[in-house]
Amino acid sequence: MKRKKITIVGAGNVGATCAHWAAAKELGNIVLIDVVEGIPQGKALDLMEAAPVEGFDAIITGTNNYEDTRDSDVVVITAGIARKPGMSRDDLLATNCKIVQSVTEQVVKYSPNAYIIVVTNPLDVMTYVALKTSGFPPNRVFGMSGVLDSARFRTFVALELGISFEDVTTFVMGGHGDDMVPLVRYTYAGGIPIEKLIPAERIAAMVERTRKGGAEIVNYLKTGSAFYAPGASVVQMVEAVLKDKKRILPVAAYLQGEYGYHDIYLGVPAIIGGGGVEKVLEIELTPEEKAALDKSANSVRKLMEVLPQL
Ligand SMILES: NC(=O)C1=CN([C@@H]2O[C@H](COP(=O)(O)OP(=O)(O)OC[C@H]3O[C@@H](n4cnc5c(N)ncnc54)[C@H](O)[C@@H]3O)[C@@H](O)[C@H]2O)C=CC1
Ligand SMILES: O=C([O-])CC(=O)C(=O)O
Repeated sequence: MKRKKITIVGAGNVGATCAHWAAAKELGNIVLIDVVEGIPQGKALDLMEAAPVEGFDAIITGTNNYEDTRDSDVVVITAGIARKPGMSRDDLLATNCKIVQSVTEQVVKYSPNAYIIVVTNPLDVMTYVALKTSGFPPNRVFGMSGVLDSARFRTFVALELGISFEDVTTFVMGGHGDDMVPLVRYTYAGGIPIEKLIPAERIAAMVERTRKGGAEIVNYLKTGSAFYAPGASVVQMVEAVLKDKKRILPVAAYLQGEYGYHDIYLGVPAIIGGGGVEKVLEIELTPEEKAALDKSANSVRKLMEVLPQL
């Protein structure tokens, strides 16, 4: 069977970490592409030279030329600037909008059948920009946010209970911003609702920490933002597509009436498989949960309104 081809645009922290996880999982051959000369080439070669030690087989190519990305099955877009302390993801809008536009044009030219997974922030709006620029159907353009936000919430719950990280399941809905919506009611530890195990005020503190999870890392690092958990989260989505796993994952999906929203990207649970976003799952929400989701959607919508001026 021919190996799959994964292109990662942006060979910075998130891009290189995605390449690392994807190579370790033998998801396919990898092309790392960046505007900076030498960085993708150096990181790709260095990572490939780990193959004999780690025992994975993947050809990893670094390049500045989109010709090398031709006929990719999946393209991950991480190109753009990251925030520093004191900034919000929304402050990245003007710069990253232009980058995502130009990158998407090149991606489409060389890989007209690819699935595009957007990572660049502000995530929901950048995914919208990639959709509109690509002209691809919405099932082939989606964004990574919910897997990461849910992983953070899962981490905090597992630490609180002193149990395996694997045994906590949850999902976070809404935009990838401070008003994202961690769904406590759908959060379980070994199948037990966490509300039966953890006092309400401790849960509220973990919800708040999840919402600010990105900023917590930014404030430690000072020079940029998180990349290990983001890289792993992206690769889980890439794997779901390439192996047609039909995973239920929270992703930024294009909504056309689901949950009452139209023409917007928002984090929702969806079935991710060989057809990309195969189905958005509409679950029942309480009035409080829906109000929180509306608030988050309004934040995304406000940012989208700026797009025509950019
Ligand atoms: N959706 C999410 O949950 C997450 C999103 N992010 C976002 O991902 C983006 C990347 O973050 P990092 O990798 O940490 O930043 P970074 O600065 O380490 O890497 C970004 C790379 O993009 C490259 N680049 C810039 N313009 C380009 C272009 N036109 N074509 C190709 N490459 C280009 C840069 O040269 C740099 O190597 C940021 O916007 C960040 O906010 C980061 C973590 C999680
Ligand atoms: O916080 C940031 O700027 C990067 C990001 O999206 C995250 O780590 O959740």
